[in-house]
Amino acid sequence: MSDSLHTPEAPHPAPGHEPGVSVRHTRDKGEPRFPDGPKADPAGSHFERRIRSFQPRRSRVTAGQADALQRLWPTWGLDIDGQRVIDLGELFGNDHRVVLEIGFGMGEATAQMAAADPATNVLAVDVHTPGQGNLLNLAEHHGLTNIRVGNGDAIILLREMLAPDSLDGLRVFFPDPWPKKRHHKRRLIQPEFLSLAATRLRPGAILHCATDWEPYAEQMLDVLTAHPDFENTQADGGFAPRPEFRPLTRFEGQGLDKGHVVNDLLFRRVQQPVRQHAPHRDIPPTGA
Ligand SMILES: C[S@@+](CC[C@H](N)C(=O)[O-])C[C@H]1O[C@@H](n2cnc3c(N)ncnc32)[C@H](O)[C@@H]1O
Repeated sequence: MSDSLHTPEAPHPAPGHEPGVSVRHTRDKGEPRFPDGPKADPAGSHFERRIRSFQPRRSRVTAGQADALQRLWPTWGLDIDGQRVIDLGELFGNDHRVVLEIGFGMGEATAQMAAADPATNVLAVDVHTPGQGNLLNLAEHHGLTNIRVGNGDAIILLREMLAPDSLDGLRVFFPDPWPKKRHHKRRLIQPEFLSLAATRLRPGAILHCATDWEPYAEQMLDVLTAHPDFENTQADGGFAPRPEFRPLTRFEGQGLDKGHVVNDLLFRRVQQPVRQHAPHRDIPPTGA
């Protein structure tokens, strides 16, 4: 899809919910922020002792985003509660190939890729509430029925809710770089994550990462190259040229403005015929 893919505001905002205005509403204790929308911490993972790749933040939600979260979540949203294995055919209403995107941010690139490839279903996951509302609005406005929006930690989705070999691809575009050394353990692309992701990817599926943080790009290349479940699609064993089908993301644009160099990595899930996986023990709890 072209640059015309922009974020619309809700067509009929509720009274007091003017476009672009942040929602400030006092709630009673225990009252959900969006009664029909995404739940706060759906898996209760707050209580799980594990290092997270994201920083929980309470972000302002515009009126248009709030409207989308309330109206569209029951149809297109998925709370990652870790309680069941999802039937992806049922979730999307067809048996098309499914690609998981972890950390879609505001979702503009997600929507563009979904629009350009309607035969691929995109399960897009993030913890960022405004972004969830934004992507729902984009999906509705552009009639993108091949998108579902996941709310919660992608690790729990992979570990508890996706069946082995159920994904045809995985996209991780501009994951939080966690530049400080003491925070490197929070980076998503680590050997344990790759072992878990590999179990959910069909052999031949592509893991596509991109980052504008060069030390992280080097780390990604090292751990992916060393991992037995993945092989580099690049004959020279290096970074891939940016594929034309990957649109510029919001975070990428900010990096480019600062003069950062962007690297793409395209690795293929290889066949591992003899290995058995223990899905619930792939990522052990670590003292956070
Ligand atoms: C730096 S932003 C990049 C967003 C977008 N891909 C872009 O390029 O503009 C990284 C995003 O990943 C999300 N994220 C990080 N770890 C996650 C996890 N384990 N599960 C779901 N989302 C995660 C963050 O909330 C954040 O929105």
